[in-house]
Amino acid sequence: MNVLVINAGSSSLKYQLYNMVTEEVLSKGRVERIGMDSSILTHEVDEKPEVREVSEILDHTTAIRKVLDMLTHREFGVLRNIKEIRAVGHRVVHGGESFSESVLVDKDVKLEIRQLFDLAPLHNPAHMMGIMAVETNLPDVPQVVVFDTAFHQTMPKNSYLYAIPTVLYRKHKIRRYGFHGTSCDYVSKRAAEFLGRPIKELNLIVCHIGNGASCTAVLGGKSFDTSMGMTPLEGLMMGTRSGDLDPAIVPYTLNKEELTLNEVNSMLNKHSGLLAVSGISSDMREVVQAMKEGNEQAKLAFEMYAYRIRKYIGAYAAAMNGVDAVIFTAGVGENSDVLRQAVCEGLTFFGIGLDHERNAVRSGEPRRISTDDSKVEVLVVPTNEELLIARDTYRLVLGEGK
Ligand SMILES: Nc1ncnc2c1ncn2[C@@H]1O[C@H](COP(=O)(O)OP(=O)(O)O)[C@@H](O)[C@H]1O
Ligand SMILES: CC(=O)OP(=O)(O)O
Ligand SMILES: [Mg+2]
Repeated sequence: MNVLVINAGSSSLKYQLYNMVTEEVLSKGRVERIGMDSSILTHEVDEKPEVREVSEILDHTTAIRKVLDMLTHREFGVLRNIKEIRAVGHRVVHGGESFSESVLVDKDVKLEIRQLFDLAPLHNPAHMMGIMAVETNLPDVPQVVVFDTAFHQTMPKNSYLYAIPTVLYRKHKIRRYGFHGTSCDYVSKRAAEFLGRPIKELNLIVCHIGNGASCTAVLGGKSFDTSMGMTPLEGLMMGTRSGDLDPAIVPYTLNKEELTLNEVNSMLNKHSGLLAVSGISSDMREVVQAMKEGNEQAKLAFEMYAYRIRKYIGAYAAAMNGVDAVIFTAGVGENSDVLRQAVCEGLTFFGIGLDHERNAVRSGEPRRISTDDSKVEVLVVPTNEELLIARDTYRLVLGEGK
């Protein structure tokens, strides 16, 4: 039983094909620059050289078809027939208040996702294109959607409401939703396994630090508070997103710079964060490199980025009245020892002790990076959103699996 997992972005589409009996990844890859000239398809099969194909891929339907062609390719493929794909699971960023768990796609579900386009304009329309493209190419295959927001539906009201007139919540559902929930769910459970303790007893803080970045307080396995808000813009400083700011900056900038609302929105989502402060890149690797070469702006960007993570860890430790483990995950969290060190250095008053040798180890496995006598465990737990999506898809389609 094979499950195809799709994470569709506006101009990209990532995929992983799972054998759900063994939970083995048979193949994975991505299509980039959809709708632009020279789109790139990168396809990987274990222990074989990566395949890179440049062609014109104008839309998501074509992208999915190319992926299916590649998966059944005589030389590079892993399937004899497309019929060997029994189900498709999609990552969907925004599920609003309608979805607190994964669901099979039907007419109503699609309508609901469409109604949330406004709340995740960068993500949800792209996911819908992915769903429609699968429908076109694999019309008889059941599809499941797994929402970033679902895990956070357990947050209490005092975490998710904004202090604005409640009519706005009633009329327009303006509230904190939170994102990266699938990742938080996965790494929290992995962390509990690693620590050999029941998740119900643990207060965890998950720092999902990737392109988008968020901190989540996980109390007894459930989301208690999270830094991203109604949209994935709030909270931590990110690659290109500002994170928290005084909302008064929006009308003020609008006036002073004679910008339109759309331009300010685009500035905060696409031209802020690490990119804006460093003036170099949204990629942490390049910012760290420049900092090491003595670039002052890169150093400032790095320090701001780490400082804000530290502030959220402090806030969530207080929110939960204590913390057992701080967990780093996603692209930056898993790979950047200097960032983890910068975050943890200022948390010694908590009784956090970072073991520098452990912190420097690179590995794809969950690991402890705190000292043996640290009062709070600090862990690196590689995330695997795709595996959770594959498992939910398998469970919903066949009523089996974990
Ligand atoms: N060795 C590394 N050091 C620092 N940052 C890294 C390293 N490897 C990857 N990253 C960062 O991880 C980010 C991507 O994270 P990822 O979780 O894959 O994001 P997304 O899923 O949102 O695309 C990149 O922007 C890059 O800055
Ligand atoms: C919700 C979100 O920010 O997702 P990503 O990190 O994939 O951009
Ligand atoms: Mg991600």
